[in-house]
Amino acid sequence: MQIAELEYDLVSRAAGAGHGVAVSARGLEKAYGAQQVLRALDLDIAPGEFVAIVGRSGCGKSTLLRHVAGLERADAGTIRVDDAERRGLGADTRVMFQEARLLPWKTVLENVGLGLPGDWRPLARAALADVGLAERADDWPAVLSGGQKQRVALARALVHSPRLLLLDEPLGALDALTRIEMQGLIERLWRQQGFTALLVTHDVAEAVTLADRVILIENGAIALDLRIPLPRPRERGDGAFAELEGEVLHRVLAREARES
Ligand SMILES: Nc1ncnc2c1ncn2[C@@H]1O[C@H](COP(=O)(O)OP(=O)(O)OP(=O)(O)O)[C@@H](O)[C@H]1O
Repeated sequence: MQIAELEYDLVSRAAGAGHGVAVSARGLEKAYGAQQVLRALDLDIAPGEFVAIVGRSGCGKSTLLRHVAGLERADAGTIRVDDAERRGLGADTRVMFQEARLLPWKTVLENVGLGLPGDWRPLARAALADVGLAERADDWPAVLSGGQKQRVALARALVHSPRLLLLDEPLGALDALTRIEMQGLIERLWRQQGFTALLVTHDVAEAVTLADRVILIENGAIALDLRIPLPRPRERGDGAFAELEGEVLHRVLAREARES
């Protein structure tokens, strides 16, 4: 590891240390009608860890995320967050979706401050500054680009200092360059704030860029759990990066080839 990378690592880890929750799923089962989506799924996430979930369309990624969020109840099995059983969306948890879901009749600042008690403006301004949009506080959401709207959605999630951030394909609708910028922003804020992150994505390169572990779901269970031991920030052109990306892709595509 280079000295600059090491410093980056130490400084950001120290700043956010001890904030994220541990997540533990045991024997999760979920069916929609006759379709069994999650099958005896077990998953452990360490405090402050960044885990990415990949898998073919319809394999159950978002379903798993909604269960971890507490937005849906499993047919069987449990989810524990810092050892407490999850029942409903916890105050320590925020979710970010593919659409920013901003309220069009409220300004950018008001959107970020939604639900904050008391003197919320300074907090909301600080969160907007963290995502690089301090000067857009008084704008309406309608005049922002897609990437800017997602920045606002990120500020709205992080203003609550969540201990668990769930990201359901949040960059899926963005162009490639904006997407890479947003990945850098999410990584920086995760490292500063130390929350636990669970990201659902179709983009294997995005998963390898951001995650400590990449998890592949097949047949409603975890088919691959791959640690990404690369220093951060990660270089996409790097040989070790390409090798890990290839390993995940190979596994996803092998399955698709068997089924087509
Ligand atoms: N509320 C629901 N009612 C009925 N079926 C559902 C519901 N939610 C999900 N499903 C089904 O469960 C399966 C898994 O859906 P899920 O959204 O978790 O997949 P995914 O892996 O996130 O897919 P994608 O990558 O396409 O977003 C799909 O076949 C979907 O149609």
